[in-house]
Amino acid sequence: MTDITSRPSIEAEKTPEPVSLAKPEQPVDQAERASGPRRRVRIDSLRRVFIDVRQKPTYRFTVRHGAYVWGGARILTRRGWEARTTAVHARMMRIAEASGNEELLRTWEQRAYAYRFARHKRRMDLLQMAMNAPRAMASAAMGFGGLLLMLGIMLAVYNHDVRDVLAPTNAVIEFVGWVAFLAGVIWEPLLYSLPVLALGGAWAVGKNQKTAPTWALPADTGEQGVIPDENAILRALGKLSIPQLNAAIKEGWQPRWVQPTTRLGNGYHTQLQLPMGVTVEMVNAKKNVLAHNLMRKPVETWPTEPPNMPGVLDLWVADQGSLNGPVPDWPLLHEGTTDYFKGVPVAVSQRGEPIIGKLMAANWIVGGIMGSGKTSIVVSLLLGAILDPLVIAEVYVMAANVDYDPLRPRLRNLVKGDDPEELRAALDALRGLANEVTERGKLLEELGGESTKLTRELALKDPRMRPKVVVFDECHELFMNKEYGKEAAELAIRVMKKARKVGITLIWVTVSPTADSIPRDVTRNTSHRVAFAVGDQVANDGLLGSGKYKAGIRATELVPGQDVGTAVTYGFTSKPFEIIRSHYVQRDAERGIDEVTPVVERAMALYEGGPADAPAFAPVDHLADIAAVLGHETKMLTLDVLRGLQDRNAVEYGSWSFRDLRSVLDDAGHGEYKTGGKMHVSLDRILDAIAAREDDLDDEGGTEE
Ligand SMILES: Nc1ncnc2c1ncn2[C@@H]1O[C@H](COP(=O)(O)OP(=O)(O)OP(=O)(O)O)[C@@H](O)[C@H]1O
Repeated sequence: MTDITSRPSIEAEKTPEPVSLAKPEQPVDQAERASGPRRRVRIDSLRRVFIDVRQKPTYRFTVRHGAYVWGGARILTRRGWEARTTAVHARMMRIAEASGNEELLRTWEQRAYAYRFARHKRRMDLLQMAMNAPRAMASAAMGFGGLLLMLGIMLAVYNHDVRDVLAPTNAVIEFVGWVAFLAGVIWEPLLYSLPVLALGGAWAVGKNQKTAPTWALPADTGEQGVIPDENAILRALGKLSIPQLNAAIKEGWQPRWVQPTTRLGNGYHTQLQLPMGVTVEMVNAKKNVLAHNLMRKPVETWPTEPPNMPGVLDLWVADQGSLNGPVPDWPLLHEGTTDYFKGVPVAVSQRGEPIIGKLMAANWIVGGIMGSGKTSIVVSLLLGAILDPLVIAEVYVMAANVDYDPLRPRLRNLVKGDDPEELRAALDALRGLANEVTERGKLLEELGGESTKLTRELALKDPRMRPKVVVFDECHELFMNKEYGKEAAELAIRVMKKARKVGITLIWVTVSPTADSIPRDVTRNTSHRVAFAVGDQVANDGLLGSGKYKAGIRATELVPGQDVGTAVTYGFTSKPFEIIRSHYVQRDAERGIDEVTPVVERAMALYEGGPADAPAFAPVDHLADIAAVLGHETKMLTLDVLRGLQDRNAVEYGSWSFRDLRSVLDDAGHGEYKTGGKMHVSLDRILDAIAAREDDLDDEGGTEE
């Protein structure tokens, strides 16, 4: 058909066609058909030109920098406008109104009112100043002129030359002339460079805020993270595959933003009300997907439910990689002392704020898999504690471990090992503590007056009230021991309940924080809970408290070997949880690094040069003390010996009971010694035991040689 019309045949020319009155259709069709594809071709090629041209570096460079200047100027204008008006207040009020948050709305209304009031006052002050200015300037000029004249007169009198009367005035006029000359020189270049400076400023702001189109931005900005603002959060929530949430979104659910997204530390914080049928727990069950949707690692995404806001999703999203940067040095590494009653620095929060580990009225539990950083944080805590010369520190490690060895000079007790004697020593320590808390409680009543808990003044007043920090590392060994476990658990709970007010801090460290290995009541009564990387939900809740895993407070997110020194904690701040990154006081024998020993040396110097009534730091010799109490008495009632010991060294024996004395006597081979049916201590037997011990020591020395 097309051929016939386009190339009319010779016959057709010869035989005229019958004339038709109908509208010829064919050419119109053809035109339409021809224009369709052609237009499409034109749009395609146009689009291609646009897309292709974007690939050209010069074009992208020009657009990028142009957009920086334009965007920067826009931002600066907006900032200027917002700074001088109530635009921000109005915007925040609109957000608060849209989200139905009346409290926030009222707050912003009040702020807007206060702002307007202050602005009005400022303007009125300015107006007043402008009105008063001529008079003030005139009187200032007159005063200044008079002063110059007076100076001139004094000069003239002094120099006996009347021409000096005007000398100061002339000098000032000359100075003003110079200033005017300088201003004249500078003014012109300044005037010309002003637009360039303004453009540069706008460009810098635009570049900082990345105001260029995405395709024009340099490919390697490393800026792959999204800001988890309201839109991003909604998008991320919508892709969690939670049917109830999806249904709500489909029905047009608009969340109530309890707290719009704001910058908080190294991350962003948002709170929103979830729709009906969707719990925070359900969101938490999909935490990994949520983290992925927000382009974060699970450990950087923290959806929780605030304790007093049921149904509200509190979302804190850390900046990408904010867990990877180095932690600053321990603040007390090179200098400084501490106060037990104020706490010591142990870590920084994920937001970069310092975390102070409380010691007074606090008990700690520290757990995590092997090599996650448990001992290191406890060592920092202990180092901090001993930088207070008042503190008595003891460590019981129920494993072969050299981590605490450098602290030995300043520790009153360092027991290491998991043999029955070491476990017994730890149990004895708990028994001693159980008596000590009672004794201290009584003393507090006597000495404390109004004070319901130990204070520094009281601790200074009475050596029996010195604050004490006791570490039980690998404590599951003790609690799981068939012979001692039950008693240890009972004692631990008893001590912890009373220790708060009397200045005793217990620190439990374990690799296995389960209900079998740590009694529930020990965890329950612990104020500071530190969970480094743990293997599962049981260990997580064993450390942080039951239900924490479901609530999204999970140390299981920490990657072993990668997040060493990072822990999820409870009790450090008023927040439901806190991620901390502990300071690390390094000690690595292989690499010849030892930062611990110098701190211990400082602590020793402090301790020895400390208050006059500080107990002398020497290992206590129980037998020698008993002998000293007996003096020249050949025998003495055990009860009197105990009292004598307590008078002699209150710190050491203040908490001793009859059982402790009995155990020392048994170990020394003193045996039962009764007169008149009452238990006595015999001087001869004690002296024999001391002599035998010294013989043993001599023998040991001989063998070594
Ligand atoms: N805060 C930290 N920063 C950097 N590295 C750390 C930190 N804490 C610990 N480490 C590294 O991890 C190693 C193991 O730490 P640590 O001994 O404290 O772990 P742990 O949990 O007590 O292990 P284990 O249960 O085996 O005793 C340390 O030797 C150190 O190299």
